[in-house]
Amino acid sequence: MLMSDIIALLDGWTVAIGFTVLVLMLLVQAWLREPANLPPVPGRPHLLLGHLPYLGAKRREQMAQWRKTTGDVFRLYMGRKPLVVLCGYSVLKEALIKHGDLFVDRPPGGYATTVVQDGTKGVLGASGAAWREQRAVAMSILRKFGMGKNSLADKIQEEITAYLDVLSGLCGQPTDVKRVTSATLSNVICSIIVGKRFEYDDPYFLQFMDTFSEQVRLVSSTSMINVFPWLRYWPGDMFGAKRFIDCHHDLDNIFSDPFIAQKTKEYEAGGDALDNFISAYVHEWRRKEQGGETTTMDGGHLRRLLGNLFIAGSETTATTMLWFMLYMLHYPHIQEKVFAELEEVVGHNRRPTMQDKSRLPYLNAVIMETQRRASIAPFSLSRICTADVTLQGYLIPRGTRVVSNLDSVLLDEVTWGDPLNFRPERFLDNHGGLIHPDEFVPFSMGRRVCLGESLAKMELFLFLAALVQRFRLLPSVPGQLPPQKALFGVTCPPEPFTLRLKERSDSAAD
Ligand code: HEM
Repeated sequence: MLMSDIIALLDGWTVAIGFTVLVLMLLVQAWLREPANLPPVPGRPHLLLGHLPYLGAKRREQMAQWRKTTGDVFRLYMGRKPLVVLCGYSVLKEALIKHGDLFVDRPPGGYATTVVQDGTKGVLGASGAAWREQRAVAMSILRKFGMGKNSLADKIQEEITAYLDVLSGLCGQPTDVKRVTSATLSNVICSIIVGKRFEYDDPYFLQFMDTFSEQVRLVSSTSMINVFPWLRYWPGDMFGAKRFIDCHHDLDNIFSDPFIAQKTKEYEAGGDALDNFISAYVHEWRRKEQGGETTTMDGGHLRRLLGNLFIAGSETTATTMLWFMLYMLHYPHIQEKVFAELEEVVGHNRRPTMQDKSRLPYLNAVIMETQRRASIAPFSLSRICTADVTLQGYLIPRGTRVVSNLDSVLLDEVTWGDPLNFRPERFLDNHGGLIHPDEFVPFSMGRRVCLGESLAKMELFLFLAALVQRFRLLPSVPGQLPPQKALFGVTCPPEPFTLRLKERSDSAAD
């Protein structure tokens, strides 16, 4: 049958409807068509799951591979949701510094921020004007407490004394020190927030630590719900979504709310020394209110800020310390060189202080190399692009979720030459002086760079100097080294391992 015969069989209405449908289809297709210069998509995304099936245990290696095959800017799909990955120092600098204002907000609607009370308040998950003010207030309080100066260093030293006592009590027996290391770093945050530390065996502190560790663990398992929000209604609690909310409420109920109430009362009664974060925040809030200033400061922001300081400020530093210990087991000659420098500069009759820092370049280089090689926050925290931006010739449309691939900078072959080797000398010049390459970015970059960077650097220096000064770090079984393998989570700690900490003053053979 000829085409003209078929058309002759159709009545006028059928032809008109068919024609309209065709035009509509063409219009929808044109509307859905992507602009030509979007970043390339590596691999073949699954129709429903996108790139998720590729992002299993080896996601860091997979990202490095995609960078090699696709370039420094590429697009992935988490389910059906697009995500742009930025790699390499110059791209990150262009986005986070040159176009810093456009990449400063966090993506809205994440599970952890939407299901809990005041989830988008505080700093970590906040955006816009509220984020700006809360971050400025938090920074100024921490600075007043002496980030980089003595008062905060004194609190850390008090905590180090307790930590070293616990380690000494292990009597050189093989032990996994993860729990006590996390507890000690959480205690530093407690000292900042409420002005006092807790004993490690205090049942209240133990309950707090258990709930907090569980919540940190659940942050990763609930990440699937960010991709498929309907999973939160799945029967049972396969993704830990319900337990996550319970932990969150427990932490507010046992820690944040009672301490906020107590410290506010003490402040209002005029008897508070403003030596803790809560009172300092309330003081600033009242000052702004009484001065008639418009402010976002309120109890909800304060509550979330406390949670943010714990979640961002304890596991990160504890994880870095664990990597340092693991590297010291693997590279005993580096450990002995750190000790020799400490012996020469500090001796063994007093604890290293912040005043010694600039005179211990090798120790500083080893800490930097630990942070670089371990790259504990490989994909940082996501941002959202708030206007159309062109990066490296690619359009990043407004509203796109963006990942800063810090691994791609810290482990870049072009920058470091041998990025997988642990070689602290890369941070020293020919005269043994410390150098600070721009590409050393474990705390991220730009306006949203880690708020606790100075505190973390101080903690790492004081804790690790004291550790090596007092103990020799040895493998549990001589000659058997734990693997240098990372787990994947909010931060990437090493796989659990044990070690022996032998007092250097003990001259008995190892
Ligand atoms: C070795 C230790 C640490 C590392 C490697 C680290 C790393 C990071 C990274 C990569 C970010 C994401 C920045 C971005 O969005 O691009 C961040 C944010 C943040 N960090 Fe840290 N951090 C450490 C310690 C701390 C400490 C001790 C504190 C406590 C005061 C802290 C508080 C924060 C906060 C509140 C944010 C969110 C900042 C914002 O959204 O404006 N961090 N950190």
